[in-house]
Amino acid sequence: MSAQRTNGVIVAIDGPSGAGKSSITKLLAKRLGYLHIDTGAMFRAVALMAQRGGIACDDDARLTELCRGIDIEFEREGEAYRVLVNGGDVSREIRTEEVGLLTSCISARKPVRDALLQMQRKMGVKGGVILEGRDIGTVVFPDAEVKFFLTASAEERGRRRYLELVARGEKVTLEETIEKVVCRDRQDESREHAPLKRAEDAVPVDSTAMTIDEVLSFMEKTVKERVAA
Ligand SMILES: Nc1ncnc2c1ncn2[C@@H]1O[C@H](COP(=O)(O)OP(=O)(O)OP(=O)(O)O)[C@@H](O)[C@H]1O
Ligand SMILES: Nc1ccn([C@@H]2O[C@H](COP(=O)(O)O)[C@@H](O)[C@H]2O)c(=O)n1
Repeated sequence: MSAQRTNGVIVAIDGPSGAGKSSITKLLAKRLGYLHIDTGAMFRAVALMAQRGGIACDDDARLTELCRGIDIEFEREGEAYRVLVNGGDVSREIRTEEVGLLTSCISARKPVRDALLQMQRKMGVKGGVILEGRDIGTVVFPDAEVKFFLTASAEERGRRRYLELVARGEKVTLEETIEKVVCRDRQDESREHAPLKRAEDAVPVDSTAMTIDEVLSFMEKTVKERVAA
């Protein structure tokens, strides 16, 4: 472990939409006493601010300016986990399907990736963190001590997202939800900058037929074994 890691190791959890990254990361961070960094929420926050500012998702000049002045923070109070942008709570607004779709476009822009890369590295460099996203183990922290690539079948991820949206009162069908999951996968995997892919040294975890607890126990055991080694 490098001398910079004064707070513990860095754990990276990458994977496609609906794989369970946020759910698992939140629980694993609690068990390990680590900080949970939801990098997807950071991209969503930029997308929301671009939407509010009338900035087109391919306007790199204005996106560069937006990212230069943006302050993204995570606030934890017990079970509550808030995302703040320039001091304002945007936890709910960043989770809409509309912002999710805009985020897939925004996150493909190099100025946005470069800006958030610096922020994410600053947040995690001392260790004692679990970062979830698409490129943590490949770009943000290629030297992370523990990397997982969490996935599940598109049908299962769509089903999970469908249940989540219906529980929130959204009128969606399972078929269209699966389609949207596959569409976001394709956008994240095919983009030029920091595409979604498994790092060669990432432990693959297919949660299609696993419960959250089974995934969590496997990951906790793996991290503890790596730290003890
Ligand atoms: N192994 C699992 N079995 C059943 N349901 C699961 C499992 N893992 C996660 N879920 C459920 O699937 C839904 C999506 O999970 P989550 O939001 O953690 O995925 P994600 O990978 O962070 O997605 P995104 O990248 O789109 O934010 C949640 O309702 C969560 O409770
Ligand atoms: N490290 C990351 C994390 C996310 N993205 C993009 O943001 C979108 C939303 O992420 P969620 O995890 O909140 O669903 C995602 O679809 C990616 O386009 C990214 O590029 N890099």
